[in-house]
Amino acid sequence: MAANDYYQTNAQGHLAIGGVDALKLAKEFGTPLVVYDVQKIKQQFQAFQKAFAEESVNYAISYASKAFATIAIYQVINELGGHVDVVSGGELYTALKAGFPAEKISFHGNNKTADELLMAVQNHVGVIVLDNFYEIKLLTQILQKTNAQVQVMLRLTPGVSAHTHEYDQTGQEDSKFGFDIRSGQAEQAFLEVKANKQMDLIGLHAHIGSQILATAGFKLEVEKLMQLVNNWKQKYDYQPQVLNLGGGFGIRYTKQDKVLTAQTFISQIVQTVKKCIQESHLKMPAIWIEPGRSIVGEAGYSLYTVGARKEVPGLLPYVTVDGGMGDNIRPALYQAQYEALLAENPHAEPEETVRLAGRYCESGDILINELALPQSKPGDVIAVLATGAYGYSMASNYNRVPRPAVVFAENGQAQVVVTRETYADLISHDRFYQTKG
Ligand SMILES: Cc1ncc(COP(=O)(O)O)c(C=O)c1O
Ligand SMILES: N[C@@H](CCCC[NH3+])C(=O)O
Repeated sequence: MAANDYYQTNAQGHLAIGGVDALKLAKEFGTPLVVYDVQKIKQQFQAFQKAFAEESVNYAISYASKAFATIAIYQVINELGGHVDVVSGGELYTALKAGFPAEKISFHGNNKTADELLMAVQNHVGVIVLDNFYEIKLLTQILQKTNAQVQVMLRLTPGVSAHTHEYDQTGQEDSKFGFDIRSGQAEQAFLEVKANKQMDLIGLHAHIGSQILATAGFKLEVEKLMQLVNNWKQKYDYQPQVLNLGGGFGIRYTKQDKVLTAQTFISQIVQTVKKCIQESHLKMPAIWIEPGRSIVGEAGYSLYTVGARKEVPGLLPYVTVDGGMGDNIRPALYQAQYEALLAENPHAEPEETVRLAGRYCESGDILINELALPQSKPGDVIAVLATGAYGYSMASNYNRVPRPAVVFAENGQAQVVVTRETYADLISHDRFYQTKG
């Protein structure tokens, strides 16, 4: 099997995913199809585990399941010994149905409902990450009614935000998430929670952004949080058992993305914590992270079949596939860039530049604006690479197009982990209208 870092080909020269021929996958399961190379998911997760082990610290890797939340992925993360974070009753329900241990689940969200909080308490989730004062009030009422005890963290906005290659020190304060440190909200929340006997404040949390390709923002985040910890130690004799630094580790979508290894991120983070600990004579907390994209992103492939082609003299031709913004909203929503190739011959020399267009009724439904491809024809299978994070999880039924199936490929074998939606599924919640009066 020939390989480069980003995809593999088999003896026929076809794209292979998890050792399975992509053309065979497309034929057997239909397109559009989302395929995960399970080995790649495991390797990514284990790279973080190894990086932490090298630093000899207590740690947890909590997969941010919003990136891709299905029963199968919760099973894989559980097998790997990970934690997960969920941000809704739906993700929590899926994780619990997958048999994920409740005590390793953290519940996030900036507007958790009373029902969701009750569900979390009744199912004994490991940590509820408190996001705002209203939520503290809601949770207080629920704990009184249920006479329960729960571990919590405070989500803080440290005044650091990271935007892909850069970070700034004020942006994050204007955020809908978390308690702001500078204005004193964080301290007020801390005092409220500490006064509540049914809440056990095990740690502090912050998350500075997503698709981050540098370590500077994380270092600054750690310094800000440790400053606060030092302050609370002096004032209140409090030190967190856990410092949860969120996710955001960037991946390679195209060759423009210069990615850092898990080892680089983790060693920089842990070294910065250790430095702050020594300077202020603090206790070393356990370090938790919440990677989403970096666990599943590069492991995912979207397979499409080529259909219509439109030529306009003087402009790039449109090559249209049978999916698009319904299964991957990221190009339309964030101008996200991807690479794609012909599954039959990924190494073939490009012969033209095309627009890879989706099938949805929106001019903005263009998956790739300028894609260098060999000549393609209707029926060819095109694979878009690195679609594993926030692709299927953000999929919709726009235009009443059923959502694709999801397949896990591993050691030369493929299994469906989410079946393709049917037309019957699409109308299963519709009810016939009856004239009234
Ligand atoms: C609190 C929190 N943790 C983790 C993540 C996961 O981020 P990513 O998928 O970029 O690793 C997010 C999303 O940005 C988040 O809001
Ligand atoms: N959905 C976003 C990332 C969201 C991060 C969640 N806090 C993306 O696809 O890039």
